[in-house]
Amino acid sequence: MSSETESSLELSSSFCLRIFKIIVIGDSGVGKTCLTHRLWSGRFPEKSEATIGVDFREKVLEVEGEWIKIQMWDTAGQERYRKSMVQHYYRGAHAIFYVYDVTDERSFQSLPVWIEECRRHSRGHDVPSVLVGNKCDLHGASRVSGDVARKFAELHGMPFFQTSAKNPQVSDNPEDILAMVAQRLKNQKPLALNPPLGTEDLCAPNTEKRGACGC
Ligand SMILES: Nc1nc2c(ncn2[C@@H]2O[C@H](COP(=O)(O)OP(=O)(O)OP(=O)(O)O)[C@@H](O)[C@H]2O)c(=O)[nH]1
Repeated sequence: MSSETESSLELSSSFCLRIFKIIVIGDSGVGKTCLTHRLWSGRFPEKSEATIGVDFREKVLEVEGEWIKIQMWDTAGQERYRKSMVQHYYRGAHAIFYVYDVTDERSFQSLPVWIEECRRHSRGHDVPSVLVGNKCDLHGASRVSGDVARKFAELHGMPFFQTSAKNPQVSDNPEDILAMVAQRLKNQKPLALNPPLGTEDLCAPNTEKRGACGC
């Protein structure tokens, strides 16, 4: 067990933490797994395979003097690996990272489909979202225009970031994006905005974690 996970569990058991579920959504291959890996381990994974179903990670962050727990759900982009899981992804989600690949126009064109899927599953709740263009380190490759993406984000009421899981120095740092989202979630008290059912379901992936949610 990593020291980060250990200290996270210690904090969970000794404090009554608010828990926030963030889901990472987007086409297969845009870099969702690499981004979450970067956020959780500070590294870019050498090998990344298609996600099957969902990968679930959590960590405890201090935001303006309050410890909160962030659960990040790295979802499968491929239809065949996600279809039985879709409603679990969205249930109780407090925030969504919509990710596209800045070198892959199709992944940007798919965004309305992902947004529509979220609307269908979030039962009328307005889930705070951010738009993240990944793979900004790939210079020279044909790119989705940042201006077009920014306008799209504005239209949908989302902050917009361009980043690179591989080389965060060239762009917005993924950790800063997560810090901004965590701060926004903390200040909006989203647990009160979502139905109690969602809060219960945050515990579903791992019964060991149920104690941390029970307060
Ligand atoms: N150059 C570059 N490559 C990246 C970056 N992020 C991811 N990749 C590469 O893109 C490929 C797909 O990355 P994943 O993180 O597995 O993509 P995913 O969106 O999780 O894919 P699914 O699990 O199928 O939904 C891998 O070969 C990664 O090495 C990045 O920031 N820059």
